[in-house]
Amino acid sequence: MPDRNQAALDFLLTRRSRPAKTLTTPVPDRATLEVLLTAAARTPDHGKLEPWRFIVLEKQALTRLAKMVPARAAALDIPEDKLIKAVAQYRDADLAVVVVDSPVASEKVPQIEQTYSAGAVCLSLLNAALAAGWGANWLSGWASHDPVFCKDGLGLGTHERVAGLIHLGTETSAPPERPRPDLEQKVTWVSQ
Ligand SMILES: Cc1cc2nc3c(=O)[nH]c(=O)nc-3n(C[C@H](O)[C@H](O)[C@H](O)COP(=O)(O)O)c2cc1C
Repeated sequence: MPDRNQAALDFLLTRRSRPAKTLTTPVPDRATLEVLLTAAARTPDHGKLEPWRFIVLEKQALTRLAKMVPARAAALDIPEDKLIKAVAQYRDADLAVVVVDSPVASEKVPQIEQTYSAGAVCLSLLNAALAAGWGANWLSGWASHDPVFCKDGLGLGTHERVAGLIHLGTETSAPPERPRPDLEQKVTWVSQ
């Protein structure tokens, strides 16, 4: 049995995202971020297909993407409030990592399992950042699901999708705890 790691367990029992809009500079530098990405890439992956990849969005790239949002909102008939929110998500961010769900042809591993692995990478990156003392938040938003935005803005292939944008930075305030699931509603114990 592995040794008990009480600090890790305490972290997992208390971890809490920091809303992206409350994050500021400084952000992790490349060497610091590489440690977090290394932790994130250490994720269960059936068949060792590595069916995901990272795109690191630095400030200028985020500004460029913010400028792309209004035209896509117009093309998709996105309501004004959602347009404003999406522009702000990119314009006000200093660093974000796109985790790309990038499935690999496999006779053995169903695509859904590869997508689950990409989701697990998102949580691992989020948790690594929080554990390292950074503020971090897993976001999506309508633009991240728009194939045109993904292709023209992020360079995704037609078979790829955004699993999540992990926003990273320095927290300005810690959010209050949010209600957590009632385990009695979520767990079925099967004894025989
Ligand atoms: C796939 C995915 C996409 C999400 N997208 C958004 C989003 O676009 N906007 C938002 O406010 N929260 C979004 N969330 C929720 C937050 O990341 C997070 O669940 C919430 O802030 C509480 O996180 P915590 O349990 O780490 O404290 C998303 C969560 C997931 C798993």
